[in-house]
Amino acid sequence: MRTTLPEGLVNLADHEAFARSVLSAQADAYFNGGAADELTLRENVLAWQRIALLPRVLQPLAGAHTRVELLGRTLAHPILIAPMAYQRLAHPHGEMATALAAAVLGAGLVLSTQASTPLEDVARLVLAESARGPLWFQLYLQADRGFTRELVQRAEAAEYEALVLTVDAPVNGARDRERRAGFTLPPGISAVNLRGLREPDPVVLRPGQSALFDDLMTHAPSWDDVAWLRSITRLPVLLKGITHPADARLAVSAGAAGLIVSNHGGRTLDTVPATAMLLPAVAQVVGGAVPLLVDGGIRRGTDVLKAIGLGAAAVMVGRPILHGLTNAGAIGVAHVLRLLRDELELAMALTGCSSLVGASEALAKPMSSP
Ligand SMILES: Cc1cc2nc3c(=O)[nH]c(=O)nc-3n(C[C@H](O)[C@H](O)[C@H](O)COP(=O)(O)O)c2cc1C
Ligand SMILES: CC(C)CC(=O)C(=O)O
Repeated sequence: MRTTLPEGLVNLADHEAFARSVLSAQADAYFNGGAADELTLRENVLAWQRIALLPRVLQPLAGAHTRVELLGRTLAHPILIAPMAYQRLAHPHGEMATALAAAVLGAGLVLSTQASTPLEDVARLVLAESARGPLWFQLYLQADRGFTRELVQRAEAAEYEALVLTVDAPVNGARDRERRAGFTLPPGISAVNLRGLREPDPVVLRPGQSALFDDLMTHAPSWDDVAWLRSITRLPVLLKGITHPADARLAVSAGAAGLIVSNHGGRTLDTVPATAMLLPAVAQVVGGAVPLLVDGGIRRGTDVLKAIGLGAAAVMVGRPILHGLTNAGAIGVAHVLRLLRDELELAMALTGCSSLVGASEALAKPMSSP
């Protein structure tokens, strides 16, 4: 079990390379793979890289800070950990190590419905840390809505502060890399918070019927379920997986407390544009009515600055957290978070940004001649 930081890791790409050299082929395929030809997976990273920054010099920067406001709280910085299933595949301490690092570093934590650790254990650990960021629970609506309601009640009782309803994955994408590697969960790792869930009996299909459309999709979440979810919980409900501006508008009308612009890290539908490309149009239609978050391909502090500049209130980071976790448990996750925050501060200092409110000023815009 790795608990000390390997030498020589100075950025998130180093963490990724090290993690991929030690992960089993199956876990590597699950964590690092995407859907189909993985175009969206790659574009997510490249699109942030292609956005240029244009510095202002000689700005007053003493006392500058990375603080942001999110759902009525002031956060030390705008970095949250995206919900990711089965973290005990990366490290025996799994979600507990991720949660500890997040809490100590003031990063928000979104726990997956498919976590491999009881949601109550994670909450207890996070809530004990005074410097912690927000603690949210990601919800996959289950076919059994009664079970889903009980899961929501457990999250409320454990003092999660918001629900993040994932809306972009009514079914898994074409995970070619996973299937090639023959990915299955090893014994001892499971979605422990779904224990006791009874899957619906499969429909007996007539010839010509589709297992997807005539069975699985009959339980898929809909806009009515968003209203239902809001009616059974006192927690704010954010929607994760919004990419189309028209859906962003619907989500605001449906009472979403926030939106997460996400293509699921390129793991669901391939060839969806990178989130860096989608964010501006969503920000335009939402017009500040609710906070926007964005995830997908964020690997540098400069990416965080660009995301805020394009209209996000905060960002979520996925795979790099799993890399840190693989490499050194809680210490590795803390290192990834610290690197990202340090890089963000550096990017702000070098673009002349004293607070993230002014992040859009750091983006290079087409220049007209004087
Ligand atoms: C291994 C893995 C498991 C994931 N599990 C979930 C999940 O349970 N629920 C969810 O909403 N998103 C899940 N996601 C998607 C992430 O929340 C996030 O949208 C994505 O990873 C962001 O992209 P990035 O990895 O490039 O940072 C998962 C992603 C990965 C890599
Ligand atoms: C268990 C999976 C549905 C979790 C997930 O969202 C993912 O692997 O991308």
